[in-house]
Amino acid sequence: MERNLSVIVVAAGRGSRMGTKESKQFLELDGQPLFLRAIDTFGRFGATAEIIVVTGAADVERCERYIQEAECPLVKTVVAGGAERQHSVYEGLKQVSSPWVMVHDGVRPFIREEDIGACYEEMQRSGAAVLAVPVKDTIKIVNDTTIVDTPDRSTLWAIQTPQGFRTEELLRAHEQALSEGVLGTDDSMLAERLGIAVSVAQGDYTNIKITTPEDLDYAEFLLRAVRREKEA
Ligand SMILES: Nc1ccn([C@@H]2O[C@H](COP(=O)(O)OP(=O)(O)OP(=O)(O)O)[C@@H](O)[C@H]2O)c(=O)n1
Ligand SMILES: C[C@](O)(CO)[C@H](O)COP(=O)(O)O
Repeated sequence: MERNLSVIVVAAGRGSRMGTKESKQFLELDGQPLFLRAIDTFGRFGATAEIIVVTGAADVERCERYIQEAECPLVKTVVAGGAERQHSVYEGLKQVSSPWVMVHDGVRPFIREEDIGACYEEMQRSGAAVLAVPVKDTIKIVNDTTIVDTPDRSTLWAIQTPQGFRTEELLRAHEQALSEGVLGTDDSMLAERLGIAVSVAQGDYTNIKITTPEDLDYAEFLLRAVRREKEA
């Protein structure tokens, strides 16, 4: 496999919904800050040429220390992020030197190599792809407390990361959004508004984003399940 992929791992958030004093990306999972787990998995993926880590300005040095201790040879640099996720991704994008780029949340520690592979293949086939899973619940559009619509579930997917693009296209999408004052909750949104077709690649429900305190208990449960699978 050609090493033509740069990976941006964003870990510069404050974790306000988690509510812990320590930013959630630095909370320990399996004896390590949880952002390192995704870095390790991307480091094993065959197309990864370099990994760019984005963290808070005050955390750059300790992040570098963690990475050095864990020996992650593909990490090219650790840079300071911005106020919103989108700004952090843009800071990472400035460091990218490969033709393809994937953006991944540092707080999605259960990303599997096979799912990175599925996203990568779909990205190479179609030009841009995000990992996603079909929604299992019925989703309602609610205004205040009143239900106003029930979208057809067969068209609904819960979007995860990684999200992969041609580097030049994602850069263009970010620069355009920045110049127009548009803030997106993911990178795909910025590409979609430029008319770039983005495909979904089906991932796994275990690729959770650690967002609120109960996700930590679920993460411990998933960790035990992963260990059991490895031992079997
Ligand atoms: N300014 C920001 C905000 C978010 N992120 C990263 O984007 C990912 C997804 O964001 P989210 O879960 O929303 O993290 P936080 O912004 O930390 O959480 P919250 O919204 O609860 O404050 C995380 O890996 C987070 O570190 C980032 O790099 N820079
Ligand atoms: C990018 C993302 O993880 C896809 O689900 C999500 O949109 C991030 O959103 P958040 O508001 O930063 O949690």
